[in-house]
Formats: sequence, C-alpha cells, structure tokens
Amino acid sequence: MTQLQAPNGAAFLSTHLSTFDDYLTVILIDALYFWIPVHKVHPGSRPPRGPSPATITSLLRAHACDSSPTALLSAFLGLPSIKSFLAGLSHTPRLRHEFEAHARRYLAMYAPTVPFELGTTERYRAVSRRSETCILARRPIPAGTTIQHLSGKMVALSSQDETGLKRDFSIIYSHRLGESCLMLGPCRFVNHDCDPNARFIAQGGHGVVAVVAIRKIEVREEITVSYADNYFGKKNRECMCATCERRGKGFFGPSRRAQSSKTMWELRSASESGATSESGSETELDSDFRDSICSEDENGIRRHGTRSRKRQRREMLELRDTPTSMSPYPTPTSASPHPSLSRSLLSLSPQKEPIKIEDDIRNFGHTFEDGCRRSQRILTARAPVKSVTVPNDRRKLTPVSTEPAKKPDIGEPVRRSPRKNVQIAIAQNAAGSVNQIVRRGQQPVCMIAQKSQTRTQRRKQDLADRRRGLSTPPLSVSESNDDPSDTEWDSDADAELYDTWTNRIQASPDLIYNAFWGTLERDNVSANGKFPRNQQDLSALEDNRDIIVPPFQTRKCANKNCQARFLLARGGRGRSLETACAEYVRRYDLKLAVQVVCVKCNRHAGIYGFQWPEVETLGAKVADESAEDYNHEEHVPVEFVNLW
Ligand SMILES: C[S@@+](CC[C@H](N)C(=O)[O-])C[C@H]1O[C@@H](n2cnc3c(N)ncnc32)[C@H](O)[C@@H]1O
Repeated sequence: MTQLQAPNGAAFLSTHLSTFDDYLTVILIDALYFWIPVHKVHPGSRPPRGPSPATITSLLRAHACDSSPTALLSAFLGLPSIKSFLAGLSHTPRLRHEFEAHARRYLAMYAPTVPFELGTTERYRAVSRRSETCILARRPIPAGTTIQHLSGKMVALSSQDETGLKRDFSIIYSHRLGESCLMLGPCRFVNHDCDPNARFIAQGGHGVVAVVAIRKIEVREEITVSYADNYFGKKNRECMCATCERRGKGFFGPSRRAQSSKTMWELRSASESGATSESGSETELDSDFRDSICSEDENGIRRHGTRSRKRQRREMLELRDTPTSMSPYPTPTSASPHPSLSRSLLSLSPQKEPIKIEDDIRNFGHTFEDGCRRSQRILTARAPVKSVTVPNDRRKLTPVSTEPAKKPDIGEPVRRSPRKNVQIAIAQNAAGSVNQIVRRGQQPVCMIAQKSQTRTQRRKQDLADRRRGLSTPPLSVSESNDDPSDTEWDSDADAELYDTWTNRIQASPDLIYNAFWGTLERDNVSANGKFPRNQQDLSALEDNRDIIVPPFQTRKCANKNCQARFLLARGGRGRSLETACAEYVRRYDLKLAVQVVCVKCNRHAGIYGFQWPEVETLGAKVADESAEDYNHEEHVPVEFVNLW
C-alpha cells in the first residue's frame, strides 16, 4: 500500500483517495458484496488488513436496514482496524474527512432503497480478458432524476500517481480543470455507451460527481454515460457498447478493420508496458462539467503497444468474426483434463454413512450469461431429517409431475449456443467434492469436480488453467423457457467448442446415478414408496423414469435473472427443474438438500438477513418491500468460493 503522508501539493489527494478507494472496495465490495474483485486503482499494492466480512455484515445488518447512514458510518469508523487505518491520517484532518466521505459513498450502496446494484458484464472480455463491473438499475429511474447513492469524486492526479498508476480505468481528463483526474467511488463503475441513459454531473463542487438519468431507465437496464467522443480511439472506433453493437459501429463496425489505428487492447497493453501517444479528448458531458474520460498510460499519455499490432488486430478480428466471437469466453485450446478431474468420477461412490447434515458446504459458482454468478450447494444430511424444522413459508412445494417421462437424457443440451447449451447434474462423491455432470449428445460427461479451495489455491489453479488454455466453462442456464427437445447446436464450431469442454472425462449414466442418488438414504422414504413431502413416486427411481427432486421453491428473488435449471440424473435419464432463484431448494426428507441461490440474493440475505424483494418491474409495483426475514436458525449463509 502507498505510504500515507501529509499533503504537499494540490494533487496530493489523488494518491490518498485512490488508496482509500482500493481499501474500501476490498473491504466493502470484494470481501462481501461482489463475486469478482473489482478493478483497483493500484492493482499491485496490498491494502492493509480491514475488518472481517462478518464484522461489516453485522454492522450493515444493524444499521443499513434502519436507513441510518450516519450511524452506519460512525460504527464503521469505530471499528478497530478502521481506527488504526485512520490513525495514520490523524495529522491530516482533510485526509480523514475525505476518507469518511468516501467510506460514506461506498456504504451508501448498501441502503436497502438503493436504486442500482453492481453487476458484472462480459461485454468487454474480448479486450480486457475478464469480467468487468457495471451498474444495473433496480428500479425504474425517471428521466432527470439524480440516481441516489451513485456518486463519486474526481481528484486531480498527482505527478506521483501519474507515474505510479498502471491502469487507465478511471483516469479522466478534465477540460474544466485542465488536468488529468481520477474518478473514484461507485461512479467509477459506470460504463460508457454511445447512446447513454445517464450522464455525470458535478455536485456541489470539490470534484463530487453524481449521475443523472437523461431518459427513463428501466429495471435491470445498465446505467451508462458517455465518457467522450474519442475515448475509445478516434470517434470511439474501439467502443464495445451495446449501441455500437446494434448499429454495427465502433468495435463492431467495418471501418475498424480499415483504420490502422491503435486498438483499445493496444492502448491497454501499452499502458502496462509503457509506450506513449496523444491524450484526452472532447466530452459529451454538459458544459458545467466538461470532463472527458480518456485512456492514458501511467504518464498520462496514450501509447502504442509493444505487441505486434498486426497480431493484435488479427486476434481481435478473429474474436469478432468467428462464430464463437460472440461468446465472451476465450476458446479453450487444450483438451487436457482439469487437474481436479483426476479424482472426479473415479472416486464417485454412494455415500454410505448418513450421519449429520453437512455444514461444510461445497459451493461453486458459474458466471452466467447475464454476468450473475450463482452458487449451488449440496448439503448431505447425515442425521434424521426430522430434526430440521422447515418454516411454514418453505412448505410450499412445487407440484410434482408423475407423468411418464418425456425422456430427456441426462444433460441433454437445451440451448443453442455453446454457452447455454448445457445442463448440470450435481453430485457429491464420497470425499465430499461436488461434481457437475453435463452431457452433450449421447455421452454424459463430468465437467468439473471441485473441492473447496483456498484463495491461493484457486488463484494457482486459475493461473495453471489459463496457461494450459482452459478457462471458465461456458455455462449458462439462466433462461428457462426452452424446449428441452431443442438440442441443436448453432454451428459445428459451437459444438467443437463445447466438445473441448465436455470431452475431458466421461462417465457412464450409472456412475452419474450413483454419484447423485448414492447419497440418499433410501430407508427414509415413506412406506408407500413415495417421497414424504411431494409424494413423488419412488418407483421412478427403479423404472428409469424422470425423477423430479422436490421441493423446488419457486419464490422469485430480487433478480429477475436468477433462474437456475438443474438436472438430477439417474441412469441416463433425468429431468431438469428450474427455479426462479429459489433461495432454498432443499430435500430434507431425502437427507439431501440442494440449495440453489444466486449470489446476489444470497449476498443480500447475508447482509440484511432478508432477501431484497423483487425489483420493480415495468408497470408492476413491488408487492412487499418489507424485510422478509430469512435470518432464522435455518439460514446458513453461503460461503462463496470463486473457483475461476
Ligand atoms: C470507468 S471504468 C468502468 C467500469 C469498469 N467496467 C470496471 O470494471 O471497473 C472504464 C472501463 O470500462 C470498460 N468500458 C466501459 N465502457 C466501455 C465501452 N463502451 N467499450 C469498451 N470498454 C468499455 C473499459 O475497460 C474502460 O477502461
């Protein structure tokens, strides 16, 4: 972390405020709110240890729901680790004040009434090679409204920072101030669109920035601003916004090929490697606030990359032109098995000793098409299930069909695109590791077998995977209205891409069956051969018929995009079920509980003790905005494990 020193110049704040920003995003976003680490202004530096996520969570629980930001802030500032952080600033009251104001900005994002939320987007992955952050509306925002709690601060860049900052992410050239500035705070997560629905405005001087809707913003719409006309290269020809995509312009336009100019990738890689070029550009912001955000390197100057431009262009065009180009995921180049697979299906065997409900839950998450990361949990109940009390509101079970099977096979692809074309079965092997079982065509395959890993292990794993050309499996099961018989691939290339993923290891349907159903304690099934709660005919197990695992709660969650589809396999047959982000999906009666929860929702549940109510949808009012209490004895907060 940058050493905090007394101010010695007009731009001293940028160094400190950017350090504060990194510190606060680590504590308040990365650690408990989000599922990817957000970009840091000083990516290499290590912020000091902050309060634990549990501590912050309890603070938020205590204060955020009461909408008492001042109480929340003072409780936050009173935490020992924050105090010791602040102790280093005590000789500079202004710094302390700035820290407090900045902390307030980030804490405000937890207000239950906040009209936006952080989301992830894969839109820029082709260039940035990672998921990026975006801001999504949680409610309709009328035109002309200042978006509550979406604020930031612009600070002039110190010369120290100009040389020290490696990222171009939040550097803005302010025409008004005539110098490079850093945009910090929640505002910095707003992406650019050539037809934006919002704009930055200066608020009360001192570089404080807010965002105002310039047209009505619908629920789940991304909130975007226009950075500048020439932010992403001349005339934004490298712009990857949705508008450019729709219009076939910018990154998606034909002229890009002809123009022999720098690509955004070049700019980005250049900024990391250190070459130079011209700077900032005109803005579309209002005249009061004529700042343009421009990509600059650490010297505040744009640069040419050291990579071969020809190669970069070729790679970018390939990304755009090939059928897989629309997939945000890099095409895996190696078919070698994931290391974790070496122990995957080979070790699958029925769980023999149901003793207690497993508390140590293996979680794994997928980044879905909408950028949402969900986690699934399998609890293996090893105690008599009757000891678990199910609250009344959880007793509503989805009616279970006992109709003869339509015979969808295990993992039968139900979507066209390679990213969507997957179904998952969840299994737990004797060692407790979770396996996702997917199938393409006739062959069920196990895609991933994962154990809970430490952060370091995950990073190492991730790095190793990347070196070997593996990356996040292209999963998406977020949509639910597909015809299960739709098994077509978009193209051979899609199928091939998918092959690369799925052919790593194969398992027989029986093995899959054992992997999943082996964990059941069959004697617990009621005497009439039906599952106690849903009366599903147990004979389905024997008849090779579809099996529907109850009870899937279908409560809608805050996020419309939180649908998950699960396939529970048996002997080559199965049936996918879907939930609209049911916060719990449990099968106490079978001593096996499957939880499906969207991390976004779970995050809220973890913080507020309740789930955010459904967002307002077009024309529909929120039915119940009150805190629905999920914070009862049964609530076991999901521990997120980012595996990729
Ligand atoms: C101010 S940040 C916005 C938040 C950012 N997405 C994040 O994850 O922190 C600006 C960065 O977002 C990305 N970005 C935003 N809008 C973009 C667009 N229209 N085209 C390409 N990249 C964009 C670029 O990587 C840019 O450097």
